[in-house]
Amino acid sequence: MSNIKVGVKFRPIVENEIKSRQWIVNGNEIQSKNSKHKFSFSNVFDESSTNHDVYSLCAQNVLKSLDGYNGTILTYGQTSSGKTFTMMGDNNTKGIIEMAIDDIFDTIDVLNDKNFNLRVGFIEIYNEKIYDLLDKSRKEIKIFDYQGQLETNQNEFIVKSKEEILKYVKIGNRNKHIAATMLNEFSSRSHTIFSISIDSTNSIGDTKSSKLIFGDLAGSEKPDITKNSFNEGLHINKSLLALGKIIRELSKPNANIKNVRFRESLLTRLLASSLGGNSYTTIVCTASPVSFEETFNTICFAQNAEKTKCKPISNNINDSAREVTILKTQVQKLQKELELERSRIFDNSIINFNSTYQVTHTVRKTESLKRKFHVDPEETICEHATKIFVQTDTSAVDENMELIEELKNQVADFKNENENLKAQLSECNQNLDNLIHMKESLKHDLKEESHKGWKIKEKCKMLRNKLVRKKEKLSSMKANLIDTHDGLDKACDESFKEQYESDLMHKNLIIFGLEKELKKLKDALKNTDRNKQFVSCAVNTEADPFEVQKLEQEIYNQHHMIHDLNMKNQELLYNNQVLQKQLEETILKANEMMKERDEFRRINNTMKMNFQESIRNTRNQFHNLVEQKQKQAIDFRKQLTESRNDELKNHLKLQEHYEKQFNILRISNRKLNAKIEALESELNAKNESELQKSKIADASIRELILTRDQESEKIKFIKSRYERKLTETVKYLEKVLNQKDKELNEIKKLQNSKESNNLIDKLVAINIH
Ligand SMILES: Nc1ncnc2c1ncn2[C@@H]1O[C@H](COP(=O)(O)OP(=O)(O)OP(=O)(O)O)[C@@H](O)[C@H]1O
Repeated sequence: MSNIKVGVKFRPIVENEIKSRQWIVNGNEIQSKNSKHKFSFSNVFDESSTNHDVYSLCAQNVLKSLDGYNGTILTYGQTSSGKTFTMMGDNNTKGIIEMAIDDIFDTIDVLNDKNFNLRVGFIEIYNEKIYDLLDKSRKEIKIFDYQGQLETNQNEFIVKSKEEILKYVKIGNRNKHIAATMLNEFSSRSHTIFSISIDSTNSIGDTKSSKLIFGDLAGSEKPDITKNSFNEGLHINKSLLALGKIIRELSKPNANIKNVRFRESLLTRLLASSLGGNSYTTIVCTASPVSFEETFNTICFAQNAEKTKCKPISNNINDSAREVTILKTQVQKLQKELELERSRIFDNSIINFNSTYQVTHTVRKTESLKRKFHVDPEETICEHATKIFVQTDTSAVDENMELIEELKNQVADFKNENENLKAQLSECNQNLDNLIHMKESLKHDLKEESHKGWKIKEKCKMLRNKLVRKKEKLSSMKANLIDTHDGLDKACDESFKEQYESDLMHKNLIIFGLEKELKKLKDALKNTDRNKQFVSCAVNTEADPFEVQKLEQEIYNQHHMIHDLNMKNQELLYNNQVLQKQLEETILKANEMMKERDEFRRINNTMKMNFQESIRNTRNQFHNLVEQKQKQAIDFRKQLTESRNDELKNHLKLQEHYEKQFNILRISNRKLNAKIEALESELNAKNESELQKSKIADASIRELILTRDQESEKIKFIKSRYERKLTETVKYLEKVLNQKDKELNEIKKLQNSKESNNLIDKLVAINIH
């Protein structure tokens, strides 16, 4: 476990800000102007400190990354406090990134027994969307979980040099979203993350991979400061708030990483492993000495960050790629060994050849010496010595020549064998490269397919959401329809009932009135019958005529009344019939209305059924679509697994084949080594004997040279003696000649005489003789 390293860095104060200073730095202590607030940190950098100070004290430790650890360096602070300056530097000052790159390449130079593979990427989080800063099209990129790891489809470029990395940093910076704010004209309004992925492989094929992240976060001030881009400010603030929240959570003594909600913002999602996971992390909190509140917030953030713990673990790659790398390095090693052996054999033969050459050269030299002193009277001694030497050396040369021939043949054999092995090895290498390439492309395909799968998933999700929305809409429509229907039913029922009931009541009232009157009439009729009886009774009882007249009048009245009543009754009956008819009509109308209502209900029901049918159809269609997609996904997965299995099988087969070949190679190499060793020992023995011989030859040469020198001295001496004798003789002869000339002159004088002539002849004859 290691704590996040935190450095608090204050930007330099400008002249017109001196009076508004709010914070004072004293060693590793920061205090407010009124001394009310005091904070201390392990690393505080005052206004005079440089980027190099920050890097060496706070950030350099992150470069453990080269050994398979992840590393993160973040700059956090308000706008204009110097985050970008610290991370990127400017034209005259190096930033953390450049210093880290220098260190990375220095380390690579030192660890020259390892192979390094570097890739760089540069992304920007702007308004909760990720953009690739190294992509010309500036497309939005996605993040997704791939085998439990967070992956993005961002571009990563392989780099070989410092300059190349800096070129990509420059390109990314140029593409950044920059908006003018009140605080800093070119203030960056987005979070940018520059990453360097490093894979290192040692001589035995162990591969360690690590990732370095350099995050330059956007200004941490409150959003209302940048009124012009409130939405932007909200997004920035949201991610920084989430970051602050996570840091607060993680700084608690019993913090449980599982409970921390990294998914709250894209920034925290991307930094999850840097903040609570497998990474060495440094946060440089930049602050302004003149801003009280923002600096106070930055310091609080720094305090929490300092308490946060990470657990860096070295990343080893131990999949088949590693095996391939191991095999590849083994091949390289074998190749190197063979190369070495070959050069050793070659060197030995050259040494041998050189010693032979020396002997031959000495012979030649001696012969030339011999030729030089050929006319010398003393040559015999020299000739003799040379002869001995030449005899010994000619046999050595012959022997050497044989040896050279033998060695030459052996070297040629080795060369052929080496060429074959080399060809086999290069074939193996090529196959391995192909395998790696295949694996890479497979990995790439897999990544793409999983991305596609993710896209399909997203589409399914979208479709499902759409369906849910449609369903909701339908159910609300259904509810509305039922409500309307019920309302209509109710309204229809109520109005009809009311009308019907009022009609019925009215008609009932009329019928009741008519019935009442009918009863009255019937009673009256009954009374009339009783009167009739009474009259007949009275007639029978011989009644008073006046009374009879009265009665008759009354009867007449009664009859009249009955007639009226009958008339009325008929009228009422007629009315009743009319009403009955009206009632029937109303009932008919009501029936018709009921029929209409039923028809309406029926239509409504059919509509409802149709609607339900269409929903069912849509649902079925959707289900079919989902099933189809699922089937496709299953098929696709099956195909993928099959192809993966096939690839794996092929891979295993190839691996087996290569292993076999490797074994054969290893055995032949071992044999070769044994052969080489035997030859080496033979050669060494031969070399030693050659050396002895050459030593002897050297000694005899030296002796010969000595003798030669002595002889040449002697010769010189003899030569000078002879020369001296010769001059003396010449002088003597000259003298004699002079004398003879004188005698000749005298003789010439005597030429005329015969005697003298005879004398001359005699003298000449003597002289010739
Ligand atoms: N230590 C320093 N020495 C010299 N100049 C500095 C220093 N710190 C910051 N500056 C200057 O202050 C200005 C603002 O700095 P910078 O752009 O790095 O701020 P920032 O915090 O990244 O702002 P933003 O959040 O808006 O991107 C720049 O002109 C930079 O050169």
